[in-house]
Amino acid sequence: MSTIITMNDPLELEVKNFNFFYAGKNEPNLKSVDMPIAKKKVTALIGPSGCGKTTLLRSFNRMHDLYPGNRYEGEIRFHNDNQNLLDKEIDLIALRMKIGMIFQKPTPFPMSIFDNVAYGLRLQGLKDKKILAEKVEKALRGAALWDEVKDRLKDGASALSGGQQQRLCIARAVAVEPDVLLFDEPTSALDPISTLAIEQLIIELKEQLTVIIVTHNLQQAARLSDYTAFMYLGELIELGATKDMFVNPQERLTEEYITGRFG
Ligand SMILES: Nc1ncnc2c1ncn2[C@@H]1O[C@H](COP(=O)(O)OP(=O)(O)OP(=O)(O)O)[C@@H](O)[C@H]1O
Repeated sequence: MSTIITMNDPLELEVKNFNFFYAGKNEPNLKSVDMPIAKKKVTALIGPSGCGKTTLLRSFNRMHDLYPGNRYEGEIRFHNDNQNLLDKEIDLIALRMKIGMIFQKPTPFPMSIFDNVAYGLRLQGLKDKKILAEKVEKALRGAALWDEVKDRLKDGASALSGGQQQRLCIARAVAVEPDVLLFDEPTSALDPISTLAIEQLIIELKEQLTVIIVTHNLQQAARLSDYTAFMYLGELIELGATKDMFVNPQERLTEEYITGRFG
């Protein structure tokens, strides 16, 4: 049994009766997950290590397809075009541009700052140099990095600090104007100042897109998110408005987790 809030917000995504099996497993790693994701809001996924947060996050842009034998059951409705994004026919490259991902450790490509951000735009077929430069600038501004890099766009991305590299990865994802960004513990490798910069950025990003974030840091979930989903042993236990859930959780397991009785 799980407790799921009835949402008044329009939905971006809707997970329905979803199971996920890693290759070779007969038992699902995610079990009967039903989960609405509100549009242009931040949803945090929390829960103890191994409960399936990253597995769920990676289902939204079909990252599991990179490894043979992984299997999905059920539906994930993408309301933007009302498709089940688990359909076999889905174009995965196009999907990953609409639903981008930021990893725990920054993953800049071994190329210049400019080329990192231009990468997806070029993949989309954009050739006009002027428009490309404008879009790269807009994305770098959107990721609060422009002022720091505008005089060295041709330098290699690896020369940036960890926090700057993470913002570069956000700029790269934002450049192709996604509907959703998935963040997998995006600040766990960063110092407190870089962490604050990324958190501020996530709050600004929800003006234009939907964010789903996995975090171990409950204060971060409370600071950033509109909705919080608590998972345990591959199941969604509770999904509620963050401000209510941290004060008044409905499920005993949620309460035990957020009060630190297990973790
Ligand atoms: N590639 C894989 N193959 C098989 N099982 C996996 C694989 N990756 C994860 N698992 C299993 O799936 C379950 C969920 O793992 P997942 O990484 O999604 O949890 P998590 O909540 O993100 O954990 P953490 O907070 O430690 O990152 C765990 O039991 C894990 O052992």
